[in-house]
Amino acid sequence: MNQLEMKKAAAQAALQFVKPDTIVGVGSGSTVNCFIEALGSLRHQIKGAVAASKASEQLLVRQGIEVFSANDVSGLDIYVDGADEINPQKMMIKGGGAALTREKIVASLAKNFICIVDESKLVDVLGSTFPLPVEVIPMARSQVARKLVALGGSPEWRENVVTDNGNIILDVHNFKIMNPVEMEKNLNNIAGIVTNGIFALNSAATVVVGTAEGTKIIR
Ligand SMILES: O=C(CO)[C@H](O)[C@H](O)COP(=O)(O)O
Repeated sequence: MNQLEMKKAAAQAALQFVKPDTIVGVGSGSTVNCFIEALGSLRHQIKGAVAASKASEQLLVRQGIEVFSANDVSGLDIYVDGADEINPQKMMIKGGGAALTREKIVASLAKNFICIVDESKLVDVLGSTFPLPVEVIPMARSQVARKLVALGGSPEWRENVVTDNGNIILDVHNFKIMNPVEMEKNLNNIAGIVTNGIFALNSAATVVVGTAEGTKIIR
């Protein structure tokens, strides 16, 4: 199985967590694109979806799934999204697609975060393979970058990328994230940072992993 097949298998297996007559929280990225395609087969059984990016919203509409605003719902049963890295405690780094802030907002509406990944995303320590994305207000770019350097990181401006919220992304290299909960809180206290890509305060409830040997579910 190649990586895309593993993503597709994880996305397909995640359908088992979708309950009838509910609104499903949907993240973004290539694995989620596979999930949205699979979710199309349940379009008549669900009420609709809340999307974490404009790109996902368009794909949901194309599948004939009604899209609700996060402002229109008071809670969601599940939120399904991919990750750039996930550790054994089901904490994640996200934001490779620059949608981290809206992903955190929609995820926080849901009772359960169902994370769908291929096996390449499993790590022991967050920050091992993937730089940490941080969404920053444009006018604060330089001062936030200096603060990230002072914390031991090497921030790199993701040029030509503007988030759905009109902000920029700094990808922070060389952070070994030994205490994800503390780091998530501390980074969010820096003026100018909108969100950082550590999802530790609200970690995943279930991980669906596409592997070469088949799909595994970690609860
Ligand atoms: O956080 C994300 C987007 O902001 C994605 O979930 C993450 O980048 C994983 O992407 P993919 O499924 O394409 O590997």
